[in-house]
Amino acid sequence: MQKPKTLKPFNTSKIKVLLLEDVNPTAINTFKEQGYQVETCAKTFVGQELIDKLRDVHILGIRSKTKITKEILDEANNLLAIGCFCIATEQVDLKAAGKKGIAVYNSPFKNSHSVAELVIGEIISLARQLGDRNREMHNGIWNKVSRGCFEIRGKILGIVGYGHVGSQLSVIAEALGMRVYFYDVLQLMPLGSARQVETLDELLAMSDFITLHVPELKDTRGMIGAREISLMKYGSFLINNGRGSTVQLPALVDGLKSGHLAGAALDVYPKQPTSNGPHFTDYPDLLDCPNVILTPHVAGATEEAQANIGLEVSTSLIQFINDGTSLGAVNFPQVGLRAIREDDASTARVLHVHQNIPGVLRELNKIFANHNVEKQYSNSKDDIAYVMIDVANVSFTQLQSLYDTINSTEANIKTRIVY
Ligand SMILES: NC(=O)C1=CN([C@@H]2O[C@H](COP(=O)(O)OP(=O)(O)OC[C@H]3O[C@@H](n4cnc5c(N)ncnc54)[C@H](O)[C@@H]3O)[C@@H](O)[C@H]2O)C=CC1
Ligand SMILES: O=C(O)C(=O)COP(=O)(O)O
Repeated sequence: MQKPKTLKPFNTSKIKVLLLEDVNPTAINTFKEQGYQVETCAKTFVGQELIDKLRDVHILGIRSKTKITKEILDEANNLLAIGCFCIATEQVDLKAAGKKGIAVYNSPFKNSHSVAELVIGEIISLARQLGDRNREMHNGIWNKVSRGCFEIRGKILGIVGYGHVGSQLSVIAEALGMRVYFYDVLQLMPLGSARQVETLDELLAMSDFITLHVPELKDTRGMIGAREISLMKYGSFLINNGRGSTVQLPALVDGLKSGHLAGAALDVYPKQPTSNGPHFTDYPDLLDCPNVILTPHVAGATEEAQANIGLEVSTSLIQFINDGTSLGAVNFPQVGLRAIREDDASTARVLHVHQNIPGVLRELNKIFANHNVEKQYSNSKDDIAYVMIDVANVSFTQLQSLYDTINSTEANIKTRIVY
């Protein structure tokens, strides 16, 4: 069988990768194996510092903290692709990236199990007041109590958002003897004996534990406030490992201090520090609430999850850079062509992102009229379209002319050639 040809970029120098937020070494190694130049940094950057860092970068890797706005993208003229080495992509202006021909990738579920396991740990810890007992012991206080401490067996777990994390959690919680109910805007198949309820209010009123697994959206911002907390059962618990904006923290503090809620576990906050260190200072009111477990956005932070995410996202990015394949990109028309074979030595692949307006393919076909187009695939998404064209028996000089002509078309956003 013919092997696929290893393609090299025609008009791009050595690919430069910048990985922020401690992206896993699996990604670093995968990029280095391709000969890419990799720079890494454990923290994130904002504003001008980020713009300066991105000047000659082709691939940017981030996690959930780095905000990529239109203003940042407008300055990042060499950027070809962004990898979110996490589930979330709301930290990136996806539309603005698409309009600049920058493909954005993520890892939709490689950390879901880690989050679900942490929630189980939190449910048991809250039910047994482990956070408080642990803190007391560290302060030399022996406080053996059973009042207000419970088994989780037979208790009701209410899951808000039954996606990858919520559904995984559902299965593990049932295995521990919990009764699982969930609320989701979509009608979804309940796993095991779980049941879907019609409204959030219904779920809040019936559950011993409420756990939030919804993304950051207009509808989920501030979703849990004073009204919702008052609907929760007296003595119940709230857990949030989704996004910090979902819970109105002053209302939560009131609920905890009044004793209406018996405890809470939070992994995410409306404002989060951009690097490790003594920076968690925005929420002093939370610190003296009883039975509250606070963690620094680590629900998906396990060796397993990070290694798998590192491999998955770097592989998608490499496919996009080397072959042009955009399958799996969250903001881009999905395009993939079968590989150019090793014996097609003089075949090149033109990768053209353009505005989604009438007449572009007609113009392209004119440009390619005297060439042997082997295969071609075009797709569009909202304002942008992406076409991949394999052209046979093409010389280096002809490639230069094709590149210049396509680049000067009116609808051109970004054109690359690999050969
Ligand atoms: N703390 C951490 O380290 C981590 C946090 N996350 C967060 O958890 C969120 C959930 O992750 P996944 O389960 O993978 O997402 P997902 O997209 O698979 O599931 C989200 C579910 O929420 C539902 N939903 C959306 N809006 C809703 C609303 N207003 N009310 C009820 N349900 C609604 C959706 O229909 C979907 O079923 C992510 O978006 C991310 O923000 C994810 C991984 C790690
Ligand atoms: O995957 C997600 O959406 C998360 O929230 C995890 O983000 P992180 O990679 O820990 O910055």
